[in-house]
Amino acid sequence: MSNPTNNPMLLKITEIQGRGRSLVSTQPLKAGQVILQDSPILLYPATTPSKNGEFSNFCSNCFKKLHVNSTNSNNLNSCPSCSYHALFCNPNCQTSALSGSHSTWVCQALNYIRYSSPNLPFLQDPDTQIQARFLVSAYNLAVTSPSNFQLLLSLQGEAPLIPNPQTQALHSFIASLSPPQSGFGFSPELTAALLAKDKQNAFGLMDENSTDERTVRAYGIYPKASFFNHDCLPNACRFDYVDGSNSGGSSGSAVPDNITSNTDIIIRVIHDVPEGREICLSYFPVTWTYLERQTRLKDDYGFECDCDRCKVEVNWKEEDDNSGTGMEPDNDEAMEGSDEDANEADNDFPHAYFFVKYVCDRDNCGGTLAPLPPSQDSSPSDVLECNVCGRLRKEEEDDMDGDNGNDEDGDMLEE
Ligand SMILES: C[S@@+](CC[C@H](N)C(=O)[O-])C[C@H]1O[C@@H](n2cnc3c(N)ncnc32)[C@H](O)[C@@H]1O
Repeated sequence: MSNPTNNPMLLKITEIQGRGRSLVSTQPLKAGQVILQDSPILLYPATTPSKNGEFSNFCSNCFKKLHVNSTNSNNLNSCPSCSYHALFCNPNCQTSALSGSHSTWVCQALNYIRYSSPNLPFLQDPDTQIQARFLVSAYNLAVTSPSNFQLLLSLQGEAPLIPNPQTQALHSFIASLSPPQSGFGFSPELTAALLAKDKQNAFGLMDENSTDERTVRAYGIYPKASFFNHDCLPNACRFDYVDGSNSGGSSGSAVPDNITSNTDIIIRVIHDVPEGREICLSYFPVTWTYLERQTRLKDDYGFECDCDRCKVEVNWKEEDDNSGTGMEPDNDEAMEGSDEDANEADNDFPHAYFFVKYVCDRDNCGGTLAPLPPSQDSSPSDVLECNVCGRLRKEEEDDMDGDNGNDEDGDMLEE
């Protein structure tokens, strides 16, 4: 198998028993180092314009935020035949989408999903609508880029032998939209396989709305990044810069120079990693409780996590596991107390340091922080970037030496 990363010196694919294909460091990695940059083979919208006549808030090709109002909507580039109200941020996106991701069939199919969902009971669930939009994009990809469709099918994700009723209903719905003929055929089994690939491999590109709530604007399939396994205390995290800044964030300062497209993602290591270590991401916010994590991993990814953090938290009492921060109040207090208390806290909560240093403390964020890339001479950066809200935090020297820190240790560089 060819190396999936664009820096073959840093990572290699290794088969690890019980985990499948895994990415392992081939040399020591420095905190903040970019280990992968990846482009999507498929992007599809997470939301749909909600009211009749309302335009999409995002470019329907690159998902950059559009500031649409009744006075400027006529000046934006639109799809000539679109009642889905797709808009594009520039003529290049328009041209590229009309011959690819927003083909005439996609345009009609998205429009149908949008307007028929109130009348079709099974399509009223927003998650089912997302699956329907994914299937439209995937069956379109089979025609516009057979090699990328093949790549999608090669990703991890097994469908049940017999498609379940929900999949059958989605398949019949897509069949009613007359999908374009491709060399891959069209069957309930293929639909089930596609849904399994999407569930296990899609990355969400986030958006921040006016109430500071973070929602997903689009989902993407990134074939190289799909080889990262999960760990509840990851040693790497993913950044995207869809609007020219970290998603949802106001800063443009941390956008890497070599990013080629606004829909690329990059993966950076959170702290130094020795050679031969598996590199893992967290598939969801690290602030989720043990129960939330195990449930998601079992339901969507089909495995039980026995990472170091889960081995500790499995012994926690239920009431200790419901703070939503991963940090239980008892241990928080213990950390400020005597050495004895601190030792006890270490045993019960050895990952406290990770939470203090690498989890964003902005309200409702829960993003993961990674240092900016090291400088040319490999000196580490003392500025950490949140991969959800985009805030940059300067780390004080003395927080680096394991004192468990507190909020006063870091200066926020921006509001
Ligand atoms: C995005 S893929 C990761 C790459 C995958 N291992 C492969 O072979 O292509 C997600 C799948 O990897 C496996 N996986 C990821 N993290 C795991 C872990 N911590 N333990 C066991 N299996 C894991 C699960 O099968 C999961 O559905």
